Amino acid sequence: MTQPTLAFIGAGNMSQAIFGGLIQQGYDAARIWGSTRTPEKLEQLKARYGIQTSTDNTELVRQADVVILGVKPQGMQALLKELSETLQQRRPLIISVAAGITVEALDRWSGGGLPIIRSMPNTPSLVGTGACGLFANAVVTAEQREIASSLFAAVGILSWVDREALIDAVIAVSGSGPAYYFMMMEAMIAAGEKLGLSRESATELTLQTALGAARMAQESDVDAGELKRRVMSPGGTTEQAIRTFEQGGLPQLVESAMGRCHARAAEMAAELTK
Ligand SMILES: NC(=O)C1=CN([C@@H]2O[C@H](COP(=O)(O)OP(=O)(O)OC[C@H]3O[C@@H](n4cnc5c(N)ncnc54)[C@H](OP(=O)(O)O)[C@@H]3O)[C@@H](O)[C@H]2O)C=CC1
Ligand SMILES: O=C(O)[C@@H]1CCC=N1
Repeated sequence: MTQPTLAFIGAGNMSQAIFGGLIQQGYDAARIWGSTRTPEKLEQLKARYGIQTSTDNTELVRQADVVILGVKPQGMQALLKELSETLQQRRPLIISVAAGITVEALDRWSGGGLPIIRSMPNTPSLVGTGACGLFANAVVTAEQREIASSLFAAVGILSWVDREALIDAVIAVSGSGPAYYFMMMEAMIAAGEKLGLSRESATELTLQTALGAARMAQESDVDAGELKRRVMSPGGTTEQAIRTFEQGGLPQLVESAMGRCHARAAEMAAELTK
């Protein structure tokens, strides 16, 4: 199958993570278009990835089989107002990555009746280990689902949800999730330094441990709780650390942090999709 031509409108962090990951996996950069409003950013993208670029969003839509909407949620309505006429003429598959922007709003702002997929990817897509949730409207064909699946499968794992509300749960787990782990890494590196390790050594040990724990949990036939228990020798060192996390309320804190993340997605929908 020939690779579809992709237009990333709003080629920022999330878009770059997806097309950077696709190019790493062998996707033809000549079939990838990116836009921003800032010409200098496009020069950098062209030099770094070899993609086609333009500040003219309608030009991108005219080239594209698949249009990926990668702007901030607050900019989506104005963008679709600018593009609705061209989108209605060309009728490409539309994939939004925006948090808090419903399929109903995307449909309304783009003039109605177009195939729209709401996705929630994450930035590790850049290194082929993304995790993405997807929800399609009724206009999307089985073939278009396949196209979206193969794009996101090239940069990680994906999961279709059958209720749009579950995309907000995906945001709380994996869309925003990389930031939680990065924060844990920051804290462990800083604590390792305080215990006498060099920054370089604390960083190397922390990152390898994160990678090792994730890979082991993925490959293991027991759950994360059991793997945790297997590190904890009775009366040993890990037990002291885990007890300290529990006394500090870490599980409850994670639940309320993810609850706030989830609630914010709904608040954004109420604020931005009236
Ligand atoms: N970052 C993440 O981890 C994740 C983000 N998302 C979603 O991805 C979207 C983008 O976030 P992120 O990549 O972090 O943000 P960025 O600010 O990095 O990227 C947005 C890009 O859009 C460009 N842009 C803004 N308006 C327009 C326009 N009208 N036409 C063309 N380009 C435009 C901006 O450049 P310029 O200002 O030069 O135009 C910028 O490069 C959001 O909706 C977010 O919810 C989803 C999952 C994870
Ligand atoms: O913070 C945000 O709103 C976006 C959505 C998921 C990750 N980043």
